[in-house]
Amino acid sequence: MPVLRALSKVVKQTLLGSPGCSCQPLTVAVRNISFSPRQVTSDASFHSVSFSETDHPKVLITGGLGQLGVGLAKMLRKKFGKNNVILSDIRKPPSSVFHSGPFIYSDILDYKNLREIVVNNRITWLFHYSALLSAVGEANVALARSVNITGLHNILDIAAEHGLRLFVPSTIGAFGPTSPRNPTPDLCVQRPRTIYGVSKVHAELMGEYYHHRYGLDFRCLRYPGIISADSMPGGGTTDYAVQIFHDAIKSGKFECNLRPDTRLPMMYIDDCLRATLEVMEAPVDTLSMRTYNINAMSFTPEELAQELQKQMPELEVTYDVDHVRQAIADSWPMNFDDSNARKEWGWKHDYDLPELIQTMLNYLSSETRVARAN
Ligand SMILES: NC(=O)c1ccc[n+]([C@@H]2O[C@H](COP(=O)([O-])OP(=O)(O)OC[C@H]3O[C@@H](n4cnc5c(N)ncnc54)[C@H](O)[C@@H]3O)[C@@H](O)[C@H]2O)c1
Ligand SMILES: C[C@@H](O)[C@H](N)C(=O)O
Repeated sequence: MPVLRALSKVVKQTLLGSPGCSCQPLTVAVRNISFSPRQVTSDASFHSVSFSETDHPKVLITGGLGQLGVGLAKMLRKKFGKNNVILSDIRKPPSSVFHSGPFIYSDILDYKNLREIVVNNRITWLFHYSALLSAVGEANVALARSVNITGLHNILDIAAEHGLRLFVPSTIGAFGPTSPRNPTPDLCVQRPRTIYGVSKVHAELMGEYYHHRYGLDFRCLRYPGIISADSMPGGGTTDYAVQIFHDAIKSGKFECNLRPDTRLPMMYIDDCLRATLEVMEAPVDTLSMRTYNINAMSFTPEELAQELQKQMPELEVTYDVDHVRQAIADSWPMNFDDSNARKEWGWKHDYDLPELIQTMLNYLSSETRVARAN
C-alpha cells in the first residue's frame, strides 16, 4: 500500500502544515491528493521561480482579445518589452494584433496546455482576463460557470504551483441588491444575483484563500463598467456606455437598453489599465487587502446623453429597456467607495465625464475621417 501511505502523508502535511509557517508551501498543491496531472514535484516551492524586482516580468494575458486585453498588452509591452508580454485567447486574432507581439492559443479549460505555456515561456505574472460577462453569462449559465469558475481554478493552481503573481479582475457585478449601493464599500454583504457576479465573488474569495493558505501573490481590482474607443465590449450590462459613442458618430441616433435613470460606476479604459499595473507593482506592505474597489465616475444614461449632446446637439436618444440587463443594473452599486485603494497604494483617476467624452469623440471622429479618406 505505498500509494495509500504516500497519500495519507500528503493529506496530513496539507492539513497540519509545518511548524512556524502560517501558509503552506506549494508541495501541497491542491490537486495533489487526486493524483491528477497537477501533481507537483516534492522539491517545488512557492519561491522556486526567482523573479528579481529589477528584471522585467514575463507576462501572460488570458482572454486577451476582449475589450480590455489588447490595450493591457500594449501598455505592458511599452513598459516591459514586446516579447515579454504574451497575449492569448481561443479566438483568431485580427492581423494588427497578431503582428503587434506574441500571441498564442490558450483555452483556460485546458490545464495541461496552460501549464506548458507557463513553463516554456518562464511566465512570472499572469493577468487572467478570460470570462463571460454579465448579460452573456445569464444567456449561457453552464458555459459561464465552466469558464468563470472551472477556468479560474486552473489559473489559481497554475499560479500557485509556479509562484506567479496573479491578477484577476472582479467587478461592480460582485455586489447585489442587499449590498449598500450608494456608495458600496470594499467590505460589505455580497449576494449577487447573476452567475457572473457569483463567479467573481468566488474568484475574490478563492484568490484570497490561496494567498493566505499558500502564499499566492493574488491581486484583484473590482472594475466599474469600462469605456473604450478602440475595442468593443463583450456582452455586459454597461455596454450601452460604449455603444452610444459609436452610434452617435455613425447615425446621430442611439437606442439605450437601460432606463434613463440607471446610475452605475464607470471608468475610461486608460485609468482601468493603469490601475491594474499600479496594483501589480504596489509593494506588498502597502496592501492591507487583496481585493480593492476602484472608481472614477458614476452617471446615468440620461446624464451621459446630456453631456454628449453638449458636443453633438443633434444626437437623438430613445429608450427600449432590456429587462434582463435592467434587473442586473438595478442590483449593482450606483457609486463605488474606493477610498482604500486611494489611501493604501495611491490610486487616482484621470478621467471624469467631460474628459471621457472629449477623448472618445476625438478618437472616433478621427477614425471616421481616416475610414472616409480610404
Ligand atoms: N469590460 C468591463 O467593463 C469589465 C468590468 C469589470 C470587470 N471586467 C473583467 O475584466 C476581464 C476582461 O473583460 P473584457 O471586457 O475584456 O471581457 P470580454 O468579454 O470582452 O473578453 C473576454 C475574453 O475571454 C475569452 N474567453 C472566453 N472563454 C475562454 C476560454 N475558455 N479560454 C480562454 N479565453 C476565453 C473570450 O474569447 C474573450 O476574448 C473579465 O474578467 C471581466 O470580468 C470587465
Ligand atoms: C461591469 C462589468 O463587469 C461588465 N462590463 C458587465 O457589464 O458585465
